[in-house]
Amino acid sequence: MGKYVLGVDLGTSAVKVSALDHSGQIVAQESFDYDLIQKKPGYNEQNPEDWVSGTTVAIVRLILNDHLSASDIEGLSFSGQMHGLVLLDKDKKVLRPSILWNDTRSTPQREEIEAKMGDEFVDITRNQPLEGFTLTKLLWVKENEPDIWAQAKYFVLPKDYVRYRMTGNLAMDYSDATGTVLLDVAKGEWSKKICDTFDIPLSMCPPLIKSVDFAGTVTPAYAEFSGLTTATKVFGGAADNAAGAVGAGILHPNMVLSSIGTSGVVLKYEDTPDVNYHGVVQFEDHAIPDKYYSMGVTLAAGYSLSWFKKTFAPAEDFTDFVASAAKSTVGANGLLYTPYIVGERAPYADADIRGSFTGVDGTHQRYDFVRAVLEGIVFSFRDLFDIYEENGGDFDTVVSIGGGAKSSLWLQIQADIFNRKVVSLKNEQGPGMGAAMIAATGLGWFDSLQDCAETFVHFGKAYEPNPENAAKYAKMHKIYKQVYQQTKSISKQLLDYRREEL
Ligand SMILES: Nc1ncnc2c1ncn2[C@@H]1O[C@H](COP(=O)(O)OP(=O)(O)O)[C@@H](O)[C@H]1O
Ligand SMILES: O=C(CO)[C@@H](O)[C@H](O)COP(=O)(O)O
Repeated sequence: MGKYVLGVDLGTSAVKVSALDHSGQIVAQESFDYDLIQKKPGYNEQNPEDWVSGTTVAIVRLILNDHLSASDIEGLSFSGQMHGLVLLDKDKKVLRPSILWNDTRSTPQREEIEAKMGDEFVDITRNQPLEGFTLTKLLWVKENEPDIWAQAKYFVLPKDYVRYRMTGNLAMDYSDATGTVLLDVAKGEWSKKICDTFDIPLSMCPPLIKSVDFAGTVTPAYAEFSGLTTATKVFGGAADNAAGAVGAGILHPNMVLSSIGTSGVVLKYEDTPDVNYHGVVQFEDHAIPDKYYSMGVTLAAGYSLSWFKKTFAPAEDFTDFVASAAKSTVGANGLLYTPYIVGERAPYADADIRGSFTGVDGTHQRYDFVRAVLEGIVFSFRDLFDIYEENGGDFDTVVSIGGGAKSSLWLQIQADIFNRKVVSLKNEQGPGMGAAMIAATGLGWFDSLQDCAETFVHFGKAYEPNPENAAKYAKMHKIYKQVYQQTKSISKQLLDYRREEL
């Protein structure tokens, strides 16, 4: 039997664990779904214990159902949903459910940070202090749950907590640490200035490690729980978008990643930290040491489609449901969807905007609505491409990953709306692949992640833009761009109405 690495992709909708051999072939995959806890508008939480048990069930299934021998699993690493706050007490016990990346309750804390630090904050962290990021969540707990805050001794991010439960060691890798907006990116250390300004003990911030760093071996307790052996080595891992970029081979500035997971991401590899987007798009440390990436995030990308399906076609098969959009036309017979159903992050950093269908006509069929949702998500990505173009971005290839890349119709819609070649991967699991590549590199199977990519990353079908469709979509995108400004005030009034009703 050969030796394997596991890539643990701790997503928002599920954890997916992939086992890969030395040649980068996926030999087995298992996943486990979990839910969001949504107590109020703008609230999104998950229980860290669900991540641990979901990951463990997937590993147990790899061993029992897929007959992977535990002694052949040499190493594992992670791709983790970013920004989620996991608060731990002095014994490293979880104090409250994790407040996730798509939770937008912390607008007052965002405003407080902006008022106290202004541009200096963006200079240190290279990001705005948005509701989605960890610092505003920390301040929300400090101000709203003083009893919990009094017991809080450490904070980590989702995959760091799972890694801690496997190894007993607490740490955070740089690519996820930038997403807390507590990191001084130029110095590569936790920002004392930010911690002091907001009265957060520096001791709450975990030790920093690189993505490919060895983080410990599996503890005897976790070995018993999961069936792994205590010889399996665990490596740091990366933020899901950094891992996705590695797994999709985004290792050159001419390539852009388009990821349709629960969230949507347009991501660009950045060779140096010199480029400054002034926080309009996020700027993060990469999983590759001393490299960076920038990205714009659509909060509800795949989530928009899942919400629409769950609400209007719960019994239907997902693939058939998506495929029904082919019965509609380019531009969904004049129906437009904006995917702001949980607020938005980029290009509009607005927690209070909400989604819309515009142009609803008595002749529209359900398949027009499905098509409008698919297109609206990609129009929001097109907005992000526009930001890159305005900043002189020059790229010719878009690599598409995430659950959305399972649909060839959606991949063609991306090529037509971006008016660029869109390439899929042989396996759409970019983040899981990236996580496995981090383990393989950490183990010394390869000298670097770039070397590993040459063996592990395999592109699938390429989708070329259809000029006629691209022209139609350019017209629709111009109309789409007007919806935000024209619905902003109405959305705010409706959200206030909901908040009063609760
Ligand atoms: N067959 C499919 N065709 C197109 N999109 C799909 C399909 N199955 C799932 N999706 C989309 O993929 C999203 C989940 O993507 P995934 O990358 O697994 O997310 P995450 O990592 O956030 O858990 C879902 O929200 C859904 O909209
Ligand atoms: O908030 C961000 C990135 O800044 C999200 O991309 C999360 O990292 C969650 O990602 P998915 O579950 O959609 O992969």
